[in-house]
Amino acid sequence: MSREGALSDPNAQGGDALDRALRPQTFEDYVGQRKAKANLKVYVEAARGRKEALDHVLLFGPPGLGKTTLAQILAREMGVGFRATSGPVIAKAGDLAAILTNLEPNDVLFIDEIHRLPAIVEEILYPAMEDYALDLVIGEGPAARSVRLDLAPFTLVGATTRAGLLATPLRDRFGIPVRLEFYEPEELGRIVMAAARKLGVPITEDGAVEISARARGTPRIALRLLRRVRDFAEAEGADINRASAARALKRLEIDEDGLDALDRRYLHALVKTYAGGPVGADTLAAALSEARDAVEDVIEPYLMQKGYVARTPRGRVAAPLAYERLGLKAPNGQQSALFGEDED
Ligand SMILES: Nc1ncnc2c1ncn2[C@@H]1O[C@H](COP(=O)(O)OP(=O)(O)OP(=O)(O)O)[C@@H](O)[C@H]1O
Ligand SMILES: [Mg+2]
Repeated sequence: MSREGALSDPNAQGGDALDRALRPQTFEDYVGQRKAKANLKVYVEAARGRKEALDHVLLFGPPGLGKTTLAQILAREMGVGFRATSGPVIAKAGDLAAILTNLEPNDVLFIDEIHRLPAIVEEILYPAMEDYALDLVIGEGPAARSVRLDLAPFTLVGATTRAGLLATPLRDRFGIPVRLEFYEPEELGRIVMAAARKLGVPITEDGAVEISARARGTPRIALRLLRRVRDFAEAEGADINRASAARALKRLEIDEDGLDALDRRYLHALVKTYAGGPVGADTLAAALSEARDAVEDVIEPYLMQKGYVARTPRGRVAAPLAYERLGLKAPNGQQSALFGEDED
């Protein structure tokens, strides 16, 4: 497609050709996220019936849960064009204006990492989302005047790993906020089986179960593990079954709960170095030599979901499970009291 131009490839970050080939194309093939999917189906049907653009959709949740995939599916199910870009790529208001004026009626414009849009660009979005209009300033100084340009109706699909980072006026302009949840092992099992079938990889059902149980509730991780396990199985001249998968996962240092070496380093730092907390995210990130964003977006959501760690107003606190995982005894009383506090 020649009109891609300045637009970034939505698959560029964290994906590869294989991921693209495995990407589900329809609601039908998109496993799990039942609640979100059921609602979106209704909204898509209704918008199609009225021949209108679907209301703006905000997809939020940890990396690899299927936000980009779902955005593409929405366009396909609407039967409209799909344009993709991402927050950090759009530097100037003019960049976004150029994209918006090139949309066909009812197209989906996907903005990944929308929390990283520069503020001046974000302001262009407000009238665009609300009134399908662009307010442009032409000229400079006293001669400057503003003109209003009409846009074709469109659907903005924004994706972010953290909705909390969005400015309230932006967040409020999305009529359809959708939180993606971690997947059940059974759902990941179906994703792994489907991918193995597409790849022509021989796998048994319990081999898929073994992989999905350790995939941190995340399709992208499940698919990555499938590829690594396949490598080991091929090297052994074996199919992927429960035993060969378990051996491979052991070599990848992924434990029964799906925690990898980085997760264990995190727990170790929290429990040992900082005595179970509370400790701030910046401090922990520095101790791990990781970016704070990576700690908050990639490591913590799953550890919190599984009950290893809690976020409190004063910082991260290790839950008894974290001690257990490290083979330590939780200090009595104090820990569980702290653990009860609010998450942010
Ligand atoms: N519900 C699903 N059913 C089947 N496969 C899925 C599903 N969700 C995601 N996948 C697969 O998982 C991979 C990651 O999905 P995707 O790129 O959409 O995640 P993402 O939420 O956009 O991640 P990021 O936040 O890093 O951009 C893709 O290869 C996709 O094929
Ligand atoms: Mg994505």
